[in-house]
Amino acid sequence: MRQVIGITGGIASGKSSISQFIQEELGFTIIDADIAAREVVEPGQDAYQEIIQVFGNELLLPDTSIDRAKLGGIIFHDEKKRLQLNNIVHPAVRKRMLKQKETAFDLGEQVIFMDIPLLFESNLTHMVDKTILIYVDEQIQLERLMKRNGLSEADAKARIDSQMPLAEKKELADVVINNNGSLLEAQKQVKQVLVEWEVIEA
Ligand SMILES: CC(C)(COP(=O)(O)OP(=O)(O)OC[C@H]1O[C@@H](n2cnc3c(N)ncnc32)[C@H](O)[C@@H]1O)[C@@H](O)C(=O)NCCC(=O)NCCS
Ligand SMILES: Nc1ncnc2c1ncn2[C@@H]1O[C@H](COP(=O)(O)OP(=O)(O)OP(=O)(O)O)[C@@H](O)[C@H]1O
Repeated sequence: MRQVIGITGGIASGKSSISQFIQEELGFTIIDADIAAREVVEPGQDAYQEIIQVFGNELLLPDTSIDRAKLGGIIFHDEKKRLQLNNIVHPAVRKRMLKQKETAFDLGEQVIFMDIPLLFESNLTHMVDKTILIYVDEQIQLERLMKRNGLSEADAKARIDSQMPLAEKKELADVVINNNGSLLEAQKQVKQVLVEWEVIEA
């Protein structure tokens, strides 16, 4: 039976690292919401025009693409602006992801994965059949985020606070992968779950 498995988590909790493993080592298609969210705001796309109308031309880089660092600096400190951006970008992201899903199923794939950071915040559980949460404790999340993005503690905290706490997401997911330890340990847990769900063989 065809199925879509949702991978979610919090910012810098390890979704992309796990998705990469599922794609490269296990061979499944991953449909990534962050990638879709980049594609739908490229110059020429409808969402691009709408963003400029709301946030102004000063958001653009010399090559006319959107300055993502600048936009992030605005929306992670201003809830109203963040929701405005979400309203512009999210419908286009969902449409694109559904199209990618159809393409994968048309090609004969049986099980595909969607990496959706805001799966629970945006009530997108209807897009998937099962959910896997990539969990880390908040202190580790903060440290990994500061290191990866070169952010100050205050900026990293603002990003984390713009999402539903991982402790709450834990209650909503079908399965929780603990990524406090090494990536290898997290990969082992993922494999075990996929064996239990009969997606892969032991
Ligand atoms: C603000 C933007 C320009 C920052 O870009 P940047 O390249 O620095 O980050 P990137 O897109 O890789 O996102 C990194 C992570 O930030 C978190 N995040 C991104 N947008 C949001 C948001 N609107 N609300 C809460 N968390 C968010 C997610 O965990 C995501 O995985 C960008 O994140 C964006 O356009 N966000 C709005 C679209 C969105 O909600 N994307 C998330 C999945 S659909
Ligand atoms: N188990 C781990 N041990 C050490 N570092 C890790 C581990 N898992 C992930 N990381 C590192 O933490 C950072 C965040 O991981 P990753 O980019 O996979 O998270 P993400 O959930 O996809 O983030 P985002 O929501 O921002 O896209 C990266 O720098 C990654 O290399």
